[in-house]
Amino acid sequence: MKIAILSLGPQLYSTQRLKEAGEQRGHQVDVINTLHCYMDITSNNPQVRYDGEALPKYDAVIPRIGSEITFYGTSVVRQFEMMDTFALNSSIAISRSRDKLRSLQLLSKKGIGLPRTGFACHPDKIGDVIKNVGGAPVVIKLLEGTQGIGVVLGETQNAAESIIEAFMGLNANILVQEFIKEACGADIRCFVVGGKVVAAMKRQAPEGEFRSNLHRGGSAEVVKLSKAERETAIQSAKAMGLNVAGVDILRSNRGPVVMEVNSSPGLEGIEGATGIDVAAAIIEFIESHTSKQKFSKIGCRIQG
Ligand SMILES: Nc1ncnc2c1ncn2[C@@H]1O[C@H](COP(=O)(O)OP(=O)(O)OP(=O)(O)O)[C@@H](O)[C@H]1O
Ligand SMILES: [Mg+2]
Ligand SMILES: [Mg+2]
Repeated sequence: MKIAILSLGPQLYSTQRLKEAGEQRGHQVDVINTLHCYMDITSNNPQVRYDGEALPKYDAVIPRIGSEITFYGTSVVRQFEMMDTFALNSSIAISRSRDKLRSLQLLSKKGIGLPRTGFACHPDKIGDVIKNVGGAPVVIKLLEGTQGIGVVLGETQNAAESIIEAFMGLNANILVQEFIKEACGADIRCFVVGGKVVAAMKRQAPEGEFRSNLHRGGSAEVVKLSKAERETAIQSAKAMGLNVAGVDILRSNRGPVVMEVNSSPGLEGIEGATGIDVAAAIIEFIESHTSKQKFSKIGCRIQG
């Protein structure tokens, strides 16, 4: 198979591991800089161009799209989709998962456990939004933050109101969320590939911090998931339409609640903590998916 990894750096851990795992399994794997791709949008012959030439036809593309390039990155993935290349995560699923509010709305419809969450655009509504999620302390989040940046704890009613007012004054979209205190600064990252949880880790925030992100100094260890947690992770990835997802769960008094579903989850933390070859699991999924696709095409031809 010919596989392309869309990434901003061939030296990044996740990119390297996916390339290695693909090559070990006998595939040709090219790392393509997403921002160097440009598009030829033509009737019947859509192409992705790179350094003055059209890229060859790939069987599959692995999008590693950072939140700083969501718009351009998903446009490039969409162009590959137009060329009938299998995108490991589709452009629409990536866009969907990038927006925390949109994700939570979709998950709520599927009955998946969530921290109670509110969203408003007018300062008039702040009081009721805070009350509705259970009162202070509340977590206030930028809709498109990542690595814990833009996630703030409003410890008292007054502090929460001032923080929300400040964000609103800057025209930033934020959501207000019930603070799951009993999670004690820990969250569970479930790595889902093709409808299965292939690895899971618990991340613990350092002393005095409630955000467990590894980028914020959190530490990771292997964790055994309950049946409910496993099921929640699988259903969340499915609701978002993601084949590969990093589902972040908090252990609340009422069971697992999902904070967010990441569409380009990093491999370094999870492989380091669990020793599981997550990259190989991803390549295996691509193999099984593309062979099924080929099989169904042949089937159609025979029937036709
Ligand atoms: N409602 C909540 N209750 C308790 N802790 C929370 C809550 N929301 C977030 N946290 C903590 O803050 C961290 C960062 O929040 P979140 O994952 O929503 O932000 P992020 O910036 O999108 O991070 P990521 O890099 O995982 O995309 C979480 O990992 C968790 O430890
Ligand atoms: Mg996130
Ligand atoms: Mg997170």
